[in-house]
Order: sequence, then C-alpha cells, then structure tokens
Amino acid sequence: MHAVSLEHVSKTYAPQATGWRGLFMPPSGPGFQALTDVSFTVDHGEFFALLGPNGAGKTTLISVLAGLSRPTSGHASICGHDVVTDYQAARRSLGVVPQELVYDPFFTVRETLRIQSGYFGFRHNDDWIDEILANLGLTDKAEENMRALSGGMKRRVLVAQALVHRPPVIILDEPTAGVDVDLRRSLWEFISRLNRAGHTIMLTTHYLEEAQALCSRIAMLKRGKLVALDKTQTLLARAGGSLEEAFVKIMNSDEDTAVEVAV
Ligand SMILES: Nc1ncnc2c1ncn2[C@@H]1O[C@H](COP(=O)(O)OP(=O)(O)OP(=O)(O)O)[C@@H](O)[C@H]1O
Repeated sequence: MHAVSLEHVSKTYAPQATGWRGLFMPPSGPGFQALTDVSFTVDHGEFFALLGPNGAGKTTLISVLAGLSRPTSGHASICGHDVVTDYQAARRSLGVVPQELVYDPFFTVRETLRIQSGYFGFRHNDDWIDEILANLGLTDKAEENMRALSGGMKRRVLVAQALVHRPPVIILDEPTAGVDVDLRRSLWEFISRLNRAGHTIMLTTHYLEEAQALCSRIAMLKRGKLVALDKTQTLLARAGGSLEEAFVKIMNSDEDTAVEVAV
C-alpha cells in the first residue's frame, strides 16, 4: 500500500461564464483540462517533490488528493483510502498546507489549532499543539490574534494546522513562498525531522534548490501532464548540472508526453 497513489487521474474544470452574456446564459464550451492521465505513487517515508511552472496543475492535483476537487476520471488514494469513496479515512491520513493564507481573523493561534483539532475529533490536544508551536517558533504567539501576525507567522500557523491530527502524509503547496530565510530554515528543519520520524512529505515549490536539497524523488508536470518522474540524483546526472538545468531542459522539450518517467 502506497502513501499516495494516482491512477490515470484527469481533471477538467467546468466552463466558466464570461462577460455580460454569462449573466443570462449558462456557461458552455469544453471546460479546461488541468490534469491529463496522471499516474504515479509515493512510498511511505519518501520526501517527494512535485514541480512545474505556473498553471501546470500542481494545486489541482493536491486538491484532488485532499478531496477538495473530484477527478473527472481516474482514482487517487492516500494510505490505501480512495479520496472519493473513502474520503474521511483519506482526509484523516493527510495534512495539507495550502498555498494561500486562509485564516479566521477572530481567533487566536491556539484557538485556531484547537478548532482544527476538533474537526478531526481530537478534544484534548494541547500537549501536541504546544509541541508543534514550539517546533515552529510560535510559542510566544499562541495567545495572539491571527490578524495580528505577520505573513510569515501566519504561514507557520498553516503548517501547524496541517499537523494537529498527526497525519502520516503531509502535502505542502509552496510553503516557503514569501517567507524569510530564518523561517525557511527552521521550517525545513522541522519538516525534515517529521520525515525522519516516518512521515511522508510531498511538496511543491518554485525554489528548485530546496527540492534538490531535500527530496529524494521528483515529479514534473507540464500543462497537466506528467513529463518527468525520477530520483533526484538521476535527474541531475542526466542534466549534467543542477535541478534548474534539468527543469529548464524538460520544460523546453517539444515533447508533450512523458520524457523521463521512471518509477
Ligand atoms: N477552479 C478552476 N476553474 C477553472 N480553471 C482552473 C481552476 N483552478 C485552476 N484552474 C486552471 O487550471 C490550471 C492549473 O492550475 P493550478 O492552480 O493547478 O496550477 P499550479 O501548477 O498550481 O500553478 P502555480 O504554480 O501558479 O500555483 C491553470 O490554467 C488554472 O487557471
């Protein structure tokens, strides 16, 4: 049983109404295909990167795994639980750090984490909440209101929120976007520790040097298709340099289908 599994996953977004006609007529047209026949697996304990340029489909894929968006076809599962037919078990096995800073401005950090714990049925979770706060450098912010935190601090809370139910699989969607060097370091230290403790980590980032340093295997999406999947070292050896060179080479390849896929 894999930590994450995607089998022939495609996702087409429904057509959007545009212009003034949209006020009177239902949207028509083929919709937008954000993912096309994506298949891969991530094993337990892996530190895995999902890379791709803006609009490649990374967030869409994460939304499918988190049960926020239904695949148009294909199947996805977390720790063997189908994200559609066994949603609750799949969601309990997964912690997601979203790309956007979403938070309720009326609660303190601790209240936010208690509420999140409650969603997963954890009532007396303060010991674990304190441990997460300490590891993310948030202990002295615990009683502060969310709206009073800086952007980087809010991002730390998003990471904390994803961890309250001790999920075996953690997905981070660009966790270090707009984050200072100090937080970036402490964040990666903490995430690496979670990985060493057995958690499976899947991350998207535009900082390729982070993926190169942290991840043992890398997948690349281009216009919704999987175009590379291999061990980091193998990708580097093929490109003869850095991950950035490998990325640019693969993204500029005319091939629209998988070019370097190895499992
Ligand atoms: N709800 C939606 N309705 C229609 N199209 C959408 C929707 N969400 C995303 N898309 C489109 O799907 C494509 C993939 O978007 P997605 O956010 O998954 O890309 P991404 O790889 O995460 O990009 P980024 O690196 O910029 O975050 C984009 O062209 C986007 O405009």
